[in-house]
Amino acid sequence: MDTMADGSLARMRLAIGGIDHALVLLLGARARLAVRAGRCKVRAGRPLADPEREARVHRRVEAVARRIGLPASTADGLAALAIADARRAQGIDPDPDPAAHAPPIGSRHAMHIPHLPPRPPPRSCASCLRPGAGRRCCARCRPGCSSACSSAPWPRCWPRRSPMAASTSWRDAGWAST
Ligand SMILES: O=C(O)C(=O)C[C@]1(C(=O)O)C=C[C@@H](O)C=C1
Repeated sequence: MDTMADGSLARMRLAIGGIDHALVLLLGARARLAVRAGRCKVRAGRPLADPEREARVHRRVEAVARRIGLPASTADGLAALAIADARRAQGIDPDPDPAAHAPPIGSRHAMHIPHLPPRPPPRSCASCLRPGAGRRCCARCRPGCSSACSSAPWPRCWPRRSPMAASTSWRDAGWAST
């Protein structure tokens, strides 16, 4: 038995495991961005499914794969999975036939995002609550707080609705509250 080779194999497997972990985290981050992109499209009155953009995503990852000597089909397959996830996260059919499934322009469809918890209320921040004022803080009161106001901090701060800060499940899901 070659113990040196065994040691190397173990190290390689550790590194491979790290890459697998990173891939999953990256795919999760991508899906979260896609949810936000979906909300932007709804606000902009655009259809959720964007086949041209999907084609560009495919072309770009294929080009990167070719540059590093990876089969383009591998990158293509990964992009297809990621896009299907994004479409699912946006509440549209993962089937990439856009003509069949694109919701009408202006549809509120994207606001129903099946596998994510609902958007939390803005976070409270004890240190910038005016004593007795019963208000939520905003980004201008304190960096890192929810940005609910755009001009003068106090008058525009949100009225406090509940003593609870952002929902734990949302935080656990790794979402920012803005
Ligand atoms: O770019 C967008 O508009 C997205 O929603 C992201 C994305 C993607 O996963 O790349 C997902 C669905 C669209 O059909 C196009 C692209």
